[in-house]
Amino acid sequence: MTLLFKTNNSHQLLSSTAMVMCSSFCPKLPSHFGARPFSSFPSRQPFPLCFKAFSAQASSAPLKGDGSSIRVGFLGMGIMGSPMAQNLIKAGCDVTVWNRTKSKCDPLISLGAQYKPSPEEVAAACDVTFAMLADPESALEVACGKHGAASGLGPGKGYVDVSTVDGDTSKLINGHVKATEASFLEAPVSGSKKPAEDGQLIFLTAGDKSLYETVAPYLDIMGKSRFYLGDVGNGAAMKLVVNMIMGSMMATFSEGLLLGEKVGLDPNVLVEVVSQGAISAPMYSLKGPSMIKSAYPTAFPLKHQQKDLRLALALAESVSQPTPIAAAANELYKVAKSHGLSDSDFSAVIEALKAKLQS
Ligand SMILES: NC(=O)C1=CN([C@@H]2O[C@H](COP(=O)(O)OP(=O)(O)OC[C@H]3O[C@@H](n4cnc5c(N)ncnc54)[C@H](OP(=O)(O)O)[C@@H]3O)[C@@H](O)[C@H]2O)C=CC1
Ligand SMILES: O=CCCC(=O)O
Repeated sequence: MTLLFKTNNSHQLLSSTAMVMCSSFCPKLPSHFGARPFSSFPSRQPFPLCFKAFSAQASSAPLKGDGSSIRVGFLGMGIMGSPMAQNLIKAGCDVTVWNRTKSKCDPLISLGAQYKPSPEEVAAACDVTFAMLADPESALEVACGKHGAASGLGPGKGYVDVSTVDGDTSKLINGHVKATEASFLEAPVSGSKKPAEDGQLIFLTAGDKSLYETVAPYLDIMGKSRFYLGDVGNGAAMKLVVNMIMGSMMATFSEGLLLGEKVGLDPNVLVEVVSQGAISAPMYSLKGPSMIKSAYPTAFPLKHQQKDLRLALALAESVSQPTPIAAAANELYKVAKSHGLSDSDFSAVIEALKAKLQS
């Protein structure tokens, strides 16, 4: 059997012998991937980056028990949704897309996606529908509003919300989805634009376990690992805690860069020193050099980082957990937003410190 292999967005053919060899050291590879009905894929534990395998015969897309294609919907073609949907299409999945601004669907349609003019019609046409929306308001509107996805859902279908929202919003969407007798999974992602392009996201899922198992092959196309965290709300909480840490890290990194510069240190050397020590983080090495040049090409919009801090602070408030560092960081992102930096990368938060110093 010939198999299609994917490493960092490139698809390569591999013989069955090589497949067997690889699967012996890589638990991500089920032994007869292309030959199994979609519903029978096993639940697998999160596993670090390794090869991904897709059946060439089925263009790598999982099939239903009756051998027909699973129809996958994708709502929201922003920075994240677009490359995620693109990876599904490239893996041979039968994908139908929708976005509020229709023109953002055009590149996906060129790649072979179908288009429907509303979330309702996408959900009605598909077996499982993913949604990657900006914030709680848009996630709720697209799922539960007029002509929202819930209107097109029904028994046997699934809705997977991969947006970053708070637990209450996720539970509200869960309720609307369940009222249609469809299944629901929240699955926010860790990882930004490049990991989305490379299929290297980390999924933080919670909700219907059977839907988790059903969509696992798709999560594995778009990501490098997946966590199942139990009840709806736990995925959202995990994501908000992680992004609260990240937002605070970026804020304090910004302070360090500016303080270093003020006392005459070379910021490039500072970034190098940080990268070699215990506080090394990919984020610093990735963003530091462009921050030094006051360049903030958007991967993770600053407005979304501030939204996540706001939601994380509300989560902390709900359990009376003090989070003074995150609260201070949040103020900095709000200052950055007031300086017109909402759509810049979140690393532009450093500008808020410059603006503060100047005023
Ligand atoms: N960028 C990143 O690095 C990461 C982002 N996230 C999270 O993923 C989600 C999406 O992020 P990202 O792709 O960067 O964001 P973008 O701002 O690039 O995209 C947002 C998407 O939401 C849609 N949208 C916004 N408001 C509405 C509305 N009222 N009704 C319908 N659709 C709406 C936009 O449609 P339109 O095109 O019409 O504006 C667009 O498709 C966010 O929750 C973010 O926090 C998670 C991990 C990483
Ligand atoms: O929500 C955005 C997360 C960005 C990242 O994990 O790099």
